[in-house]
Amino acid sequence: MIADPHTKYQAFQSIKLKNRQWPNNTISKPPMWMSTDLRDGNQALIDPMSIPTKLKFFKALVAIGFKQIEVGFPSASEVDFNFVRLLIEENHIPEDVTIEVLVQARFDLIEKTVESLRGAKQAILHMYNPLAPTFREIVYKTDKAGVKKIATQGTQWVKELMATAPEVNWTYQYSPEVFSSTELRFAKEVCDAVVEIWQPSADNKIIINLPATVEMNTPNTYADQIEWMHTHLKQRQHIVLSVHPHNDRGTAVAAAELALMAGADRVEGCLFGNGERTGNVDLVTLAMNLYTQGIHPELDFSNIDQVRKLVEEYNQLPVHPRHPYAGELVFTAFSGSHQDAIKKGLAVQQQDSLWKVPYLPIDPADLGRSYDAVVRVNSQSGKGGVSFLLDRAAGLQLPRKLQIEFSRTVQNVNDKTGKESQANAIVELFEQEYFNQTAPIEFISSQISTLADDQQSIDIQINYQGKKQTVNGIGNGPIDAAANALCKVTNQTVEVVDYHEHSIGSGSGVSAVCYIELKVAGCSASFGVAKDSNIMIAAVKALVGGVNRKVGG
Ligand SMILES: CC(=O)SCCNC(=O)CCNC(=O)[C@H](O)C(C)(C)COP(=O)(O)OP(=O)(O)OC[C@H]1O[C@@H](n2cnc3c(N)ncnc32)[C@H](O)[C@@H]1OP(=O)(O)O
Ligand SMILES: CC(C)C(=O)C(=O)O
Repeated sequence: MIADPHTKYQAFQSIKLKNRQWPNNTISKPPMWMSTDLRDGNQALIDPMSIPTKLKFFKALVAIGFKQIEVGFPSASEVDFNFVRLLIEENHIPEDVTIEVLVQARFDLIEKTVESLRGAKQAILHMYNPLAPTFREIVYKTDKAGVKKIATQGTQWVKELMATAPEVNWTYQYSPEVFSSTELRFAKEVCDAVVEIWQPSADNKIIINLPATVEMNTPNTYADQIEWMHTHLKQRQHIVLSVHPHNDRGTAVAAAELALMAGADRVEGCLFGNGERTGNVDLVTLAMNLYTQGIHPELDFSNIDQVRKLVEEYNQLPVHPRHPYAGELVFTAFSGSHQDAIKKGLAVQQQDSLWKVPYLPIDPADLGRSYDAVVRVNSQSGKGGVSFLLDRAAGLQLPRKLQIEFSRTVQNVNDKTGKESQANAIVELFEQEYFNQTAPIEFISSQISTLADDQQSIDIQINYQGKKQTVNGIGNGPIDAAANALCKVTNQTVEVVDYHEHSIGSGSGVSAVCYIELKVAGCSASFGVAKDSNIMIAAVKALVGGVNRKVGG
């Protein structure tokens, strides 16, 4: 990097917009969507797609709900030409879907493009030419009049050549390429001239597409450019105003959203933001951003993982794990405070009511994602995450103090390994720590009876110090009685501090889980946990397990 970047790079001039309206506007409906995955996306791939791949991608786009799909550049390659022919001749285009193709403003290329579309029911022919100063000076070595002439002459050719295929219901789209760095008044002058030649009507609107071919400035500037065109273009009522943001500065989504607030009707982009350089605007993010504002985008991403996998296969490019809405990790919390809030949020979230789960801007289920990945546990995690996973993986609903106690055990493991603990490993650790506590006292069976004074008497059969024996205890209730019996075995005081239970499973497989917090010999309290089909036996086993954890090796 150089010390004085201003000697090499010039800041973009802001737009002097009088009476700027867009900051006060909100987006209240979805735009017309146009997927250019098969054209702009395809032209940016290491290996462009084959015809079979293009066909599969086309069908996936139709299934998502796209009504306008740019399918290629038929004058550029045989693959694209043949693909357009295949779509038409094999009847792959649904009645309500319009295919679009791109062409430069060159007679022979337009001729070939019209040729490719013969027999289509409807089609959008999209012609572009660059207008920006650098292109005039460096690429075309001409002036404003020169590039304007390319646009108007090209439009004239399009009109004449389209007339040779009257069976097609034609729409014309014109893009002043590199609009983002073209002088606004000049962009308007050329677009007005194109519109004048085309003569659109209310029934046959022209699409004027204003691309940020290279994203040059902050999204508010693009919005200013769009609002200026929206309010100054002639015959605006006969124009579908379209935007085509690229993502060079990483703000294409914001640019598209502000452009819609500024008057655009239509957005061109690609799934997951594929496209030239840093990509086209990501239509998935745009659509789901609308959805989270309560507006259905009219695109269906209810199985986002499947869409992601298909697009990764077709493009041969991975989608980043943190990609909005679709990335593998975007609904996953590792950190303790996030897990705690998510767990509490999910616990109180009612079906069919407003979504209020902290840290999750959208219900993963709406995208076909499960809650299983929402919480993952590593050394950054806390009790909320650990208990969330134990509940989801094993149905164990730990009382708060046990959550704190057990999360320390998990934390110790994670600190040592430096790795994530999977849910099944956490369940195993829990079982080892609480369910497998059979030494030094091994529980065999127990019987309870009620004495004349309403006291409870319990006989517990155990294996202790290599001998089977029965110990008896009496108390106010069965747990108190069992604690007293265990005092006799260990010669230590066993005091029950707290007791929780819940059922687990259903039908004939139902069992009870008991969590008993106890103090042995006045030491600090800790837990015993056990599971059994008989709730009393579960309680006695929990007590025995808890004592073993204190007096065992
Ligand atoms: C921003 C975008 O994404 S625009 C779309 C870009 N996509 C593509 O280019 C993919 C498909 N393109 C191609 O395969 C080729 O460019 C083709 C087949 C269309 C044309 O190939 P070629 O005839 O070899 O021309 P090439 O691509 O080098 O284009 C450069 C020539 O076309 C002219 N040209 C470029 N764009 C345009 C345009 N939109 N309108 C008119 N002329 C144009 C240039 O001025 C240059 O002319 P010159 O040779 O007289 O100097
Ligand atoms: C052809 C145009 C719309 C384009 O792809 C661009 O400018 O990025």
